[in-house]
Amino acid sequence: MANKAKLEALLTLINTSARDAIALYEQYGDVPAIDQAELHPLDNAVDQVALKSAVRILEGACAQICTTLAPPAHTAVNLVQVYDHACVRVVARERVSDILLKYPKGLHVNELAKKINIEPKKLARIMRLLATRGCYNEVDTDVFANNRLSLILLDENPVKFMILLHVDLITKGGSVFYETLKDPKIAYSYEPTVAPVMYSIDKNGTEGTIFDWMARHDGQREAYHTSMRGLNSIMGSLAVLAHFPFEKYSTVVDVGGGIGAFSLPLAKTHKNVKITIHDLPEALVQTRDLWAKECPEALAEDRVEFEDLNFFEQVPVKGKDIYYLRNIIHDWPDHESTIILSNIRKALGPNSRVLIHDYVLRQLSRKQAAIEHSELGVASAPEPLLANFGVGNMRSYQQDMTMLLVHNAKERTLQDFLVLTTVAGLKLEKVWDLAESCVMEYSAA
Ligand SMILES: C[S@@+](CC[C@H](N)C(=O)[O-])C[C@H]1O[C@@H](n2cnc3c(N)ncnc32)[C@H](O)[C@@H]1O
Repeated sequence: MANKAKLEALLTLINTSARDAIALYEQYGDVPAIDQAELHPLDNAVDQVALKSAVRILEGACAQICTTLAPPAHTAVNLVQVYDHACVRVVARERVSDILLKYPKGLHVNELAKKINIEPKKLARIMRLLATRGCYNEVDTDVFANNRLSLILLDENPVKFMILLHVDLITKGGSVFYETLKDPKIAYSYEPTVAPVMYSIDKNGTEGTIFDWMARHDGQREAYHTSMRGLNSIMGSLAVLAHFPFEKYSTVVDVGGGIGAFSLPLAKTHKNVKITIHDLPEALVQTRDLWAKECPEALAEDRVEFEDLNFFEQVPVKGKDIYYLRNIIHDWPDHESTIILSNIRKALGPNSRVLIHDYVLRQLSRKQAAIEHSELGVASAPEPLLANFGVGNMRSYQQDMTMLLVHNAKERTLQDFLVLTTVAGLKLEKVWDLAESCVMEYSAA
């Protein structure tokens, strides 16, 4: 394709994908506005696969056309001069969205500054940067109000817990990342105990893995598990409830299920299934409390059980229909992942299925992407978008770095998963493409 034709094709992609997104919003009501003060009904929909698919093309095409047309020095500095996370940390830690709830017409930054004890002129600059990103409205000079985006930072929203995890902890790993790659003691190690985040806490790896560290810090552990509920809307993972036929099965084992970020909605939507949540004993304390509060009927009807399990040392409860692992395998390097999957393999009955639900890194080779599309039904990027959807799939690559920073682990390509699962004795049956994440369905080989 000639250069000008590529730009024209990108413009067409922007136009069609934006129109697809608009049509989806219109199915639920009016289209959203950048400054609207409430959430849109589609924001909390369980199945956002169609919207995420449209936005993936829209974000990829917008970024690609900007990078093509802007001077490269402009784009290069855009990559690094990004303080959004530092500003979000301030407003999230100081509960600015919760404070602004009482002031729908806006609050002057001087008043806000008094309430949170931050120098007002500095605070105004932080708020203006965020408002420029579309998070908070500047309704009059130096007067700020909530909007649809800033409402995500309310204390009640579990997404805020994931945001705090990033800005408080994971960025510390980012700040020593280069040093960990050059420190001769650990540079070539994939030990989770010396992952950059753990290195930022203690260079000698004496704190153990992040899970060992959290076991000694109740508040951190509780916030971490709550943040997993945020993943439901961040990744749109609950779409699995609408796409996978859980109604055909009667037992589900949520391996490393945490507080049941997935299983709680499963118990509410699919009353036919009996659920076993397996996790470390310290995680399950919070789980039992939460279920008693949020889904007592599942406890009363004996539809859920909580069983301690260390998935490196023990085999899960045997012979169940579905073994579901959401965001588990990406927490571990290959050696540890193979142990987890081999232990699950030992639990399988002849008709059992294993569902691995994670990001799947897309290929930059168009030839490989075409094979995955034709053989496994994974969506392929329209030309001239980069074959992996470019920036439209950026979060999977950022999340790959998150896994490296936190656990010395990784997100994987389909090829990477096939290598791991073949060693563990699993056979790939189907890939359920949920746009941002995928569910890979396996049987016993
Ligand atoms: C990223 S979270 C995912 C939680 C849940 N699957 C979800 O998607 O919400 C990882 C989970 O693995 C659990 N975990 C870590 N080490 C474990 C182990 N050795 N045995 C069992 N569970 C473990 C953690 O407690 C945590 O709940």
